[in-house]
Amino acid sequence: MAKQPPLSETRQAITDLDQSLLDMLARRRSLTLNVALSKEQTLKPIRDVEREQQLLTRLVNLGREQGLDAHYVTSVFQTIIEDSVLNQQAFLAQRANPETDKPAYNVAFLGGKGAYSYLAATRFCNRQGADFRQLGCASFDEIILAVESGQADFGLLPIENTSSGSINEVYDLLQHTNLAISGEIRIAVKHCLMVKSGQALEQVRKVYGHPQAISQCSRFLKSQPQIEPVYVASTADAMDAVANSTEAGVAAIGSEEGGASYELVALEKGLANQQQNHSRFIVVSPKSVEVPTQVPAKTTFIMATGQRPGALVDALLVLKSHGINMCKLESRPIHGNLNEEMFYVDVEANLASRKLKDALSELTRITRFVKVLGCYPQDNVAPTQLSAAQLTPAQQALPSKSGLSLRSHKPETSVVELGQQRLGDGQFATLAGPQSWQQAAELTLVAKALSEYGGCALKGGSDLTNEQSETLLRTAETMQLAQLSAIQLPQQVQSLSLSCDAFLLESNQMQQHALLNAIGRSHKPVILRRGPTASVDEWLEAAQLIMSQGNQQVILCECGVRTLETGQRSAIDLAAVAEVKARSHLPVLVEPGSGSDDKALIQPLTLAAKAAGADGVLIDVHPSGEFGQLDIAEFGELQQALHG
Ligand SMILES: O=C(O)C(=O)C[C@]1(C(=O)O)C=C[C@@H](O)C=C1
Repeated sequence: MAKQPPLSETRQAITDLDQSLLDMLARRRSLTLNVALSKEQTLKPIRDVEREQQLLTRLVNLGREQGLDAHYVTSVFQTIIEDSVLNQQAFLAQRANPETDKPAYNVAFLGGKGAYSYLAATRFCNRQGADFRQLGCASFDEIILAVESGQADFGLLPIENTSSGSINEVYDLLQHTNLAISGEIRIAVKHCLMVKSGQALEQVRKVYGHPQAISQCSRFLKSQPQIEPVYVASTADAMDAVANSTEAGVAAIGSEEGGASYELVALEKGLANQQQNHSRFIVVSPKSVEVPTQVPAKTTFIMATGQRPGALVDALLVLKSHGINMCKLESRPIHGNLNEEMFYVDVEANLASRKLKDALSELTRITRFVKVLGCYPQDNVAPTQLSAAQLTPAQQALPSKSGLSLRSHKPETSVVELGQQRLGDGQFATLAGPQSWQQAAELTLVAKALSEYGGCALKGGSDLTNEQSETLLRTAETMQLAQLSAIQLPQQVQSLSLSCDAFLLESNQMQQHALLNAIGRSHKPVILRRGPTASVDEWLEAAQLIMSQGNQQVILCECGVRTLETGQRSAIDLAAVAEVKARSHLPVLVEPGSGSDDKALIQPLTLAAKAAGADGVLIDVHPSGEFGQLDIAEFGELQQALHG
């Protein structure tokens, strides 16, 4: 056997390679600034999605030849392109506003180093190519004052978070300041349990955190009842408290990146209840900025419409009639006027554009008050996606038969038995369960509701511990419900077959051929969720792959497809339900909650799914009713609406 080089030598080679990668990234970045300069002349938009598609497809193919996974290559280059777009935008914006071109910025932000605001301020300065002079403040008022008095060039204020919503105090301050909004920064909030090194989870007794951070990690904290939460004014204070504590067993909730400034390490990562947790910050400055036309712009204005029926609708119709997309609407009370609200509106339009100028002048005629707070570059680059076919290696691709019809193979509808229910025999079925749960009692309550209101199968969430899997099995048995098991790996097929009544596949597993093949060789029904970018053909092809191995008990499940919108959630495709019902003999379910966080939509979507010909629904139910899940009473109402 050839002698291995020493570890230190291999590591040096990796270090050298990483350095070359950085050099190349820097060179690539400077080339993209040349592209920006040429677009400044030609007025071409910065973003060119067609070019990105070509570039990604080529790289995925080249990467594949070198044994690199398509998803890996795509995600690396999506990040590089995002950086390129945001940098080009900042570069052109700075050229349009030469007074902002300074070697260093004094930036006022909440808390101290390590806070999420600090990370956002660092990102803002980096993007502008300026050094960051920190002005940590104790309150939002102090930030505004620092900028108003000229002590700071910019102030950074958090305005919303994807899991805890809008920050009302900041909205209220915007009503009373003459500062302009001149930018926005979005950062991913990745809460970790930060400790001094050498601590174990069992030793932690106290966790410091900002109230919002603590509430965003409620599920983790509930699972660790020995840890007492202690509220502090900012994430930086939380880190500081741990760094300066002489007690053992103390921790802070914060980011790994921020904690590094305090020499803290992440004991647990991914603490937030929601996987996708982002905060948006606005940048305020004494003067407004101009956004070049090539850069996607956002404008924020406030308006008071007066108290008359339909006043807000009339105002919004003005935006519609000028083809302006509103991306945020928030209302806040007006100080000293109990009867009226101030509306905060974000639109995707440049203040210099004809359409927004016209819309604003129309709004001034029909409302009581309109004031523009600022126009600024959008800090949101929706990644360009490749289709499932582009991501699938050609030699392993599922047989592509456009217009695939499984009906021609089996004209009569298949019936799949799930516990006491026969899916596909004309009765509309309800399958339900919590997204996740900690205590057996939570699951029992849902199971009881299912059996009381006529549901047939219980799902228990993914990533269950052994103990939870046993509880799920026992609970389903006691309530005489079929038990659905999430499955991720082909190796799990055999062991799970012994306990569950049906497999539940995640939408991102629709293309996992090894898993589909293994399930195809088993005798358990499988619920095949449609991938978010999968066409109906691809969905049916995945079903056909399972059936080709022998298992005919496939249930299709429509759980939303990606739309052109930049939001996180997808749209339930009811047209596809009708189409697969026509083109296949398989039972079809709809998962109405997976399209939106708004649970008010679950009932109408369920009724619509039934009308579109679905055989049942898969519903998220939890006694707390949190995270877009129905609570027990709401679930009862849904069943009442379905079955009378
Ligand atoms: O080629 C361009 O037009 C660029 O702006 C460069 C680039 C890139 O970084 O590759 C960035 C943004 C565009 O959407 C496409 C490609």
